[in-house]
Amino acid sequence: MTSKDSNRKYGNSIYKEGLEDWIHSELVQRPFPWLKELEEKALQDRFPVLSPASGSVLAFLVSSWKPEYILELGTGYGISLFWTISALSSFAKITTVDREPQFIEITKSFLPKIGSNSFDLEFREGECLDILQEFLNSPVTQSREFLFVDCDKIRYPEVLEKILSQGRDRKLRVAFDNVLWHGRIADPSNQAPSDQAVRKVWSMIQDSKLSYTLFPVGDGILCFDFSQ
Ligand SMILES: C[S@@+](CC[C@H](N)C(=O)[O-])C[C@H]1O[C@@H](n2cnc3c(N)ncnc32)[C@H](O)[C@@H]1O
Repeated sequence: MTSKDSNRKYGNSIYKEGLEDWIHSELVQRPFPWLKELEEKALQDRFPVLSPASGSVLAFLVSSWKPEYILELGTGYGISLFWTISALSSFAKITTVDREPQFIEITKSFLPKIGSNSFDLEFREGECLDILQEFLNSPVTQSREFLFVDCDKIRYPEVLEKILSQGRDRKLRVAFDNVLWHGRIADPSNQAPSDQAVRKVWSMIQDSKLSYTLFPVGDGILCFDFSQ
């Protein structure tokens, strides 16, 4: 669908040239002023991180769920982690996973700026699917848990499959970033493995009959809950 078509269908689109940058610079309130410095570094390094508007949605999803345990798949530069931490109102344990130690080090270098100890943070260097499996094998309790998925898109169907088949007994909120995949999934001629993987996530979630919410912010956040 072209943007002209979508304008006709939905009226004024929010996706106007330059509007998202303006929202990020003028409207989104960063929880820590130094977050802009880290965003700038990611931009210079051409490293993909959570957009500021998506960060504020992620923070809302965390604060409204009040998790006691958080697992993040894809630490990257720590932008999503810092938004998550900013949303904690009580003590939580957090595990964040990345297979690349140099990204974990970048994130760790910004951590002292937070100056709070209302969380217990563990960095795990490893494969997301393995650490997700460890989490899903852990005993089911009454604790509220939150899972943020921002790893390789080609892993998304396997990640979702595990969550749907093994996570349903938990009090778990799940959020996946990049579910619009830069709009690529709307064009059937895009058939890269990552395009196919993100489309598969959509068909799996729709087949599951779970109720879900798409936040069409940044590159798209998909959220659903299991709450026993
Ligand atoms: C999009 S970046 C994450 C950005 C991060 N959430 C942020 O806002 O700064 C994806 C990260 O996931 C890591 N990653 C991708 N696939 C992975 C996998 N299968 N296991 C572990 N880490 C993975 C990459 O090394 C990269 O740092």
